[in-house]
This record gives sequence, structure tokens and C-alpha cells, in this order.
Amino acid sequence: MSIRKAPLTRKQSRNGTSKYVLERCASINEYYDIAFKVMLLGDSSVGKTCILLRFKDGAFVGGNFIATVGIDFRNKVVDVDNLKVKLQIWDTAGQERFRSVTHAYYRDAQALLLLYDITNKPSFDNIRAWLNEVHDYAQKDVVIMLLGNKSDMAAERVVKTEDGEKLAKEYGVPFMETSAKTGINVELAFLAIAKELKHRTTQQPNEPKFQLLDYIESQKHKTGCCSLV
Ligand SMILES: Nc1nc2c(ncn2[C@@H]2O[C@H](COP(=O)(O)OP(=O)(O)OP(=O)(O)O)[C@@H](O)[C@H]2O)c(=O)[nH]1
Repeated sequence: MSIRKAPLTRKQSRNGTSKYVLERCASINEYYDIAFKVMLLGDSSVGKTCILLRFKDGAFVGGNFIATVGIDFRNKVVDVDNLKVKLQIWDTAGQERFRSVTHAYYRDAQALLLLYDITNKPSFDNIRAWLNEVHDYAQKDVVIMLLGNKSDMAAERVVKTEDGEKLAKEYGVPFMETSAKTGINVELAFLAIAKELKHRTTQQPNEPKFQLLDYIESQKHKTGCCSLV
């Protein structure tokens, strides 16, 4: 196995924004062109681990709930416009007692997926507190996406789709409802993030900016009226 191109890696600039430079990859075992770090955040039991495992392995690992201790990660390489994009996805513990551990990782993340559970109102109400943490600890130009998970549990829903949309609009971030159980919108969420990060990195000055919200909308129309929510 060989590396097709030198991967791009992030360099932190003084004003807190990130820049990417071409660097030779040391390992010959990793077949990718660009690598990004993505973090999953949200209250305990909203489904962060299940969303990650659904994306990584294409399966729902439900059943007994085992809370994440500290932090864990998985890699997945996806194709974006003929480039191999490696997403290193950090799964954080939602429990309060691990917060100081996870804060240390925010700074390295280029994207954050912020989850709540549509059957758990406090997990939605806490999104504002999570966004405050993001503001305090993450890079200024970090890509954020809001996900309302467990959309398969319609009978137990307590957070309306419109409330998720409204909150996302208020903060200017994309929003989708997902289900780690059925898999709906899980791949799309990660692919949209990968596309956004790839375009930010490789965009030429004369190229039009990639529109993340428009991309998500267009995928929604491709796959039917309600596939994103
Ligand atoms: N029905 C349904 N159940 C889900 C879904 N996602 C997760 N669950 C269940 O919710 C519980 C918690 O899921 P986890 O993925 O472990 O939650 P977490 O956010 O990683 O929790 P912490 O590790 O404590 O932060 C488990 O019992 C899962 O089976 C989903 O989309 N639908």
C-alpha cells in the first residue's frame, strides 16, 4: 500500500484559526490524502458512541448502555471529490466528571458534532451549555453540526424537529435528526463535515466557497422530503 499524495496537516496560527500545509506522511500504512479530527459531544447516553460505530462499522451496537470513560477514537477514510479524507473521530464521555479530560482535546478538533436525544429534553436544553464550552475551548473556526439523535423513537419524542431547527438557526449551524439504530442521516452528517473540511483546505482563491447548508439541503431533495429530519 502506498500514499498517493502528501497529506495536509493543520498548523495553528496565532489568531486561533487553523491553516493547513502539505507534509509527508511518515507511515506507509495509512492510505489517505488529508486527515481531520472530529469530536462528538453531548450529554451522557444521547448516542455518541452508537453514532460513531454506526458510521464506522455500519451497524447498531445497541442494548446495554455502557458509558464512555474519558475519551476514545476511531478512524474512517471517506472519498471526497477524488481525495481520500481520513476522519479521526473522537468519542467523548458525556458524564460531567470527565469534562476536564475532554476539554484538553477540543483545541485539536476541526469539527464538532453536537448531539442531543430527541426523547430527552434536558439533553436538548444543555446544548447551549455545550456551545458555551465549545466557545471557551475549541478553535474559533471549528465546524459545528447539531444532531438530534434517536429519531427512530417517534413515540417517545419530546423535542420537536422545529425546536432543533430553530436552535441551529440561532447559532448558524447545520442541523439534522439522526438515528444510530436505523442509520438515517448518519453517513450524510459525517460526509458533509468531510466535504466542508476538505473544501476549506484545498480551496483555490478563485473557487466559489463550499456551502455546507446548501449541500445538506440538496441531499435532502435527492433522497426525498424528510430524509434529513
Ligand atoms: N433507539 C435508539 N437508541 C439509541 C440510539 N443511539 C443510541 N441509542 C441507545 O442509547 C444508549 C446510549 O448510547 P451511547 O451511544 O452509549 O451514548 P453516549 O452518548 O455515547 O453516552 P456516554 O458514553 O455516557 O457519553 C444505548 O442504550 C444505545 O443503545 C438511536 O439512534 N436509537
